[in-house]
Amino acid sequence: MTTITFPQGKQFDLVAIGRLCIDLNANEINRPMEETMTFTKYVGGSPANIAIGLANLGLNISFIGKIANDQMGNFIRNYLAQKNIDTSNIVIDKTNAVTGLTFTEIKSPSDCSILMYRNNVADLLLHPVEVQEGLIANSKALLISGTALASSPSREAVFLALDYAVKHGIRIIFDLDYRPYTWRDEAETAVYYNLAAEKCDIIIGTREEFNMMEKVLHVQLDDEQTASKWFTYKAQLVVIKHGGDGSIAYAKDGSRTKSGVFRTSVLKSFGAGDSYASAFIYKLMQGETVDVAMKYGSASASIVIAKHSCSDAMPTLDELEQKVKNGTYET
Ligand SMILES: Nc1ncnc2c1ncn2[C@@H]1O[C@H](COP(=O)(O)OP(=O)(O)O)[C@@H](O)[C@H]1O
Ligand SMILES: O=C(O)C[C@@H](O)[C@H](O)C(=O)COP(=O)(O)O
Repeated sequence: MTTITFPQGKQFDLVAIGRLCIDLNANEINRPMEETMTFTKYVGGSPANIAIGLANLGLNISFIGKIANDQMGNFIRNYLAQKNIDTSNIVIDKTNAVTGLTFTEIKSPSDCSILMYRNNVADLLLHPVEVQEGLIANSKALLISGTALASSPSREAVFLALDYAVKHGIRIIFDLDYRPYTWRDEAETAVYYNLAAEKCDIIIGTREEFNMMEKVLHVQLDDEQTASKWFTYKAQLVVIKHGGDGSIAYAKDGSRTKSGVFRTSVLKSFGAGDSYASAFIYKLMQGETVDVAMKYGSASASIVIAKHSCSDAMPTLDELEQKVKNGTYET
């Protein structure tokens, strides 16, 4: 039964780096974006959602990022502070950059899409000199998201954060979080994703995201081959997600764990990955085995996809325990 160890005696359980954005989720569901008239505003951005999920479960979380110097930026910072997330390394942009927006379209529970407004966004302007080494040194784990690698200077900020994490011996978790928006082309994307993944202990992504990273090398790997490749670098654990079919985790010790899913009444499909990651990481950090962590990840996803928001819908520990106890886990 595989477990992952984390350094102890640190101020923060985890520090996340990357985008802090706004989700505008369609209120009128089961219709295309063209016919959607009203949206509800939530804090969004994959690493923000995961950080919020972890904070809800009771972990001590910090965030490294950059926000716009306006009401949207204030909204994001206030929301995180209200969730007891440390905002001391959330830098305010001084260049009139804006907050990234994600409009969501909910045509049906299984037919959802997102539309991102990502021009001149503050999150991609985080500069390497703004990343506080002390914060990373004082955390058990660093969470990075692939989207922050899309352009400079945020790309270099993430690579420096990775170097600090390696220097201080903390665990590095990479949620691939590939969004084609703001990337120039797939080859460039794959090059930077592969460079970052070489430094990470835990890599979490969908099969499609790993395919994107492998396509540039003109190879097509199956799940086991993908995981084996990363074990030749630093990875201890590679999790490959397959939507409603669950996920598979490969560990460097040779174990392979397949998760089930908690069937639920799906409202929208997005948010599954972020909620899965937060409960999965939480349980790993509690010293639980990979199969237990995957079960809690699946339970968390089933709660969030049944609700309207991603960040606001992240479960409390009590809700999560109830789901695991009373839900139907199909393996
Ligand atoms: N239709 C669904 N019903 C129940 N659980 C789901 C469903 N879709 C996804 N999940 C859960 O969420 C996890 C992550 O979903 P996935 O769609 O693979 O990630 P992402 O949102 O990053 O694309 C899955 O492994 C599964 O546990
Ligand atoms: O990551 C974003 O900027 C958008 C998210 O906040 C959004 O809610 C979403 O798409 C979540 O994605 P998923 O968890 O990978 O399904």
